[in-house]
Amino acid sequence: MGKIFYIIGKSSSGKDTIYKRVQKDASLNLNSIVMYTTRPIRDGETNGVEYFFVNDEELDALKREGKVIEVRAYQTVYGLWRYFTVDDNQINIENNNYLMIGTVESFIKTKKYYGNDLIIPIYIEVDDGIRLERALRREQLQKFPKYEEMCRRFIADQQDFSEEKILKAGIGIRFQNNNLENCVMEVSKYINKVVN
Ligand SMILES: Nc1ncnc2c1ncn2[C@@H]1O[C@H](COP(=O)(O)OP(=O)(O)OP(=O)(O)O)[C@@H](O)[C@H]1O
Ligand SMILES: Nc1nc2c(ncn2[C@@H]2O[C@H](COP(=O)(O)O)[C@@H](O)[C@H]2O)c(=O)[nH]1
Repeated sequence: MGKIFYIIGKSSSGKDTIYKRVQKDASLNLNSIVMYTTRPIRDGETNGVEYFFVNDEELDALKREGKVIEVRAYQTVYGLWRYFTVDDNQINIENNNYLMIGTVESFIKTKKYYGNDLIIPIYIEVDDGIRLERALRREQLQKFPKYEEMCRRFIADQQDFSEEKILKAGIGIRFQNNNLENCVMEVSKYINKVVN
């Protein structure tokens, strides 16, 4: 039976960056699971890579088909954005290991769906000051920077990733993303240890 390694962390903690690096490591042989969102696609993103970018009607249709594993809704500066996981035959857990990204909330719900033993959390942590600097730098590179939304996310994260919630979710080990190379190495080493 395979495992699903679930990367969790606050906004701009480096989840996407680490995900892409770990996923590229052929020795780990991890399959990716693409999640869904109704938020608009950003510069540099590709449909089907970071997310499947869909609209509310498509989400409703998937819900009616009973395929939605978990859905999160956030009242953003630009309106209601939804993020969700779909049971869309991307997973063959009998034979493969997978890599996913999400929040504490989505981790808990996905763990409930697939079972405790299958889902392994990979919690990424960065000092808040450094994280905010990285978030700002990332936003400045966008054609239309969304500073207000960046601030909303930063504030919302303080509650959504509270120590109480992290503990309740059963997240133990944490990986510090101060230095990207070291963090990727530590995460890869951990995945290797769990799998072998
Ligand atoms: N160790 C690091 N040192 C410096 N910059 C980093 C490091 N890790 C990631 N970054 C940069 O920080 C920014 C945020 O990283 P990334 O987009 O991977 O975060 P994220 O957790 O996926 O964020 P979000 O949940 O908001 O999408 C990016 O510009 C990325 O290049
Ligand atoms: N805990 C919270 N998570 C949020 C919020 N708004 C968005 N998100 C989550 O962030 C990731 C990545 O989003 P992206 O738009 O940068 O790709 C995604 O998993 C969302 O669930 C929030 O207010 N609180």
